[in-house]
Amino acid sequence: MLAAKNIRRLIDGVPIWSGLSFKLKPGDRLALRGPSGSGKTLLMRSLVGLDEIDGGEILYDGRSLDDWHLPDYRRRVRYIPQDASFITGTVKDSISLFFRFKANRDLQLDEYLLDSLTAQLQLPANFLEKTADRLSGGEKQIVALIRSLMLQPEVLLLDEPTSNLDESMVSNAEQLIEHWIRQDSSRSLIWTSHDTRQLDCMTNQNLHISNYG
Ligand SMILES: Nc1ncnc2c1ncn2[C@@H]1O[C@H](COP(=O)(O)OP(=O)(O)OP(=O)(O)O)[C@@H](O)[C@H]1O
Repeated sequence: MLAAKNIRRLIDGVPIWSGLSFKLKPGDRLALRGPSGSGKTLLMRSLVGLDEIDGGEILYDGRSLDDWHLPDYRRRVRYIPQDASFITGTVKDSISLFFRFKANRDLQLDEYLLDSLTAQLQLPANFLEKTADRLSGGEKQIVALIRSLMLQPEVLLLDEPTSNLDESMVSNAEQLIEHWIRQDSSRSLIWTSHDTRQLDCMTNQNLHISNYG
């Protein structure tokens, strides 16, 4: 279980959110809602230790984030940013790279899973051979999603994951995430989007951070 206890973040001395607490239990799908600039991305980044908090505590499986080895933690709790970056080389190189990180050495790149994910997304046959640092915004979002799902995470933190995708790819990506969460009852997610239809369909509880400033 991922939990935030009374967390606070200051920007230029002013709280953007404070007194913020929630628990994400297995199976939960939490919509993170709030207007532009309310600190949704900041919160997601804080939940994986990419941004500091100025008070309170973040816990996963009962252990404070400070006590986790961050690469181990980030394999379990995967943050998918709006604009992921990639190494030079092919899309497959960018995906394979994750399996060479020390924290992921006990995982093997599962070619069957990779084929299954690309098929579910209805990607063209040569997609994995594309040059990763020349991908469009939408293609980057797709690769970021595939790369995270390949690590078989326990929690997904999705930051406007389909904002650059066309309508049919939005639907494919939503179905893929739906499939991922239904496969294992211990999985959970936090999703933020300006697409209220998507949040209504894909989540079952709400966290309004605009209330916490
Ligand atoms: N590391 C940082 N240091 C200082 N200010 C920051 C930092 N990161 C974000 N901010 C500021 O915090 C505010 C919230 O940004 P954030 O990106 O979290 O908003 P958001 O709710 O995700 O917005 P949107 O819906 O437009 O994506 C913004 O005003 C931003 O400029």
